[in-house]
Amino acid sequence: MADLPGIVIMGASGRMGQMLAQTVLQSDKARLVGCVERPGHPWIGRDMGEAMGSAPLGLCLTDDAIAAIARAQAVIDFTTPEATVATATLTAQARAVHVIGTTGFGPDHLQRIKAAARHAVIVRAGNMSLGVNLLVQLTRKVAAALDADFDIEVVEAHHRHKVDAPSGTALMLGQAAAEGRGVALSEMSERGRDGITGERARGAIGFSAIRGGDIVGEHDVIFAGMGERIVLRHVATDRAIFARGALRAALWGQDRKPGEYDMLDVLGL
Ligand SMILES: NC(=O)C1=CN([C@@H]2O[C@H](COP(=O)(O)OP(=O)(O)OC[C@H]3O[C@@H](n4cnc5c(N)ncnc54)[C@H](O)[C@@H]3O)[C@@H](O)[C@H]2O)C=CC1
Ligand SMILES: O=C(O)C1=N[C@H](C(=O)O)C[C@H](O)C1
Repeated sequence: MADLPGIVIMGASGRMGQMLAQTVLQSDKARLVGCVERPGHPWIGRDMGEAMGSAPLGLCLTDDAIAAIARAQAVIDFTTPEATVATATLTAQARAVHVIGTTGFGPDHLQRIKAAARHAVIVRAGNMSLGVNLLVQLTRKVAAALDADFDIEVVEAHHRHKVDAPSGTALMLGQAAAEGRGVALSEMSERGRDGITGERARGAIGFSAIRGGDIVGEHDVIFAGMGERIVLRHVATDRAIFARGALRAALWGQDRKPGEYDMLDVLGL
């Protein structure tokens, strides 16, 4: 048991944090060695099991990320961009695998993650599920087969608490579409239409976001042509799919060379 990779969860009280804790606890391939929350969080000092409403685990939530990460072979991090970038420095120092599920990064955050990946294994993906990563590959393939007579639109829907848009998944899908078409997403992306927008630009890749209720995560990639339309769709109904993917990435990352990887690497897609 003590030989199994030790996992620390950042943002342990969150929607994903709790799902991750349960997934690691149920696994016979890893052990939960730390649960970290932000300073001032009301769960700090409480037993993680009790805080989640179940039996005590003998593991208390802490805000001491450095001490927790020192015990870890892998850190699974679904938090915020600022928290994740700070954690990347710590995981690089500790040489622990850093699995990043957080979304909403800006260019500066991404640069800092890239720098940390010179010293540590980082697996980062806006979506850790098998289904979405398959959808990424399908999107790339369909986009490569069609020309700009087919308008590409990425539509995503999430719960009311989500703070970033477009979702990380939508951006992965848009990036795959752009790659399939051989264009730069930064030059073709069209977001936030409102008012008299003018006609759609030929070749644009459009994004729109729906927010409401408890929607776990839904993504459509629409290829709309004249007289026909292809729709590639993924619907997540359970956050366990993301947690399973993240744990798989943490195990896959053990003994890899430092670098920044994604779920396509982990899944061999
Ligand atoms: N890549 C994927 O497959 C998925 C990614 N996500 C992303 O994961 C992130 C988190 O999502 P949720 O769990 O729904 O959010 P959430 O808000 O429920 O959880 C985030 C947690 O991080 C904690 N946190 C913030 N700063 C921290 C710090 N400095 N140290 C430790 N903990 C800190 C917060 O207190 C909170 O408990 C979002 O960016 C979301 O888009 C969510 C689901 C799947
Ligand atoms: O915030 C969420 O909930 C999710 N975020 C990820 C994203 O931004 O795509 C993945 C999933 O869709 C759920």
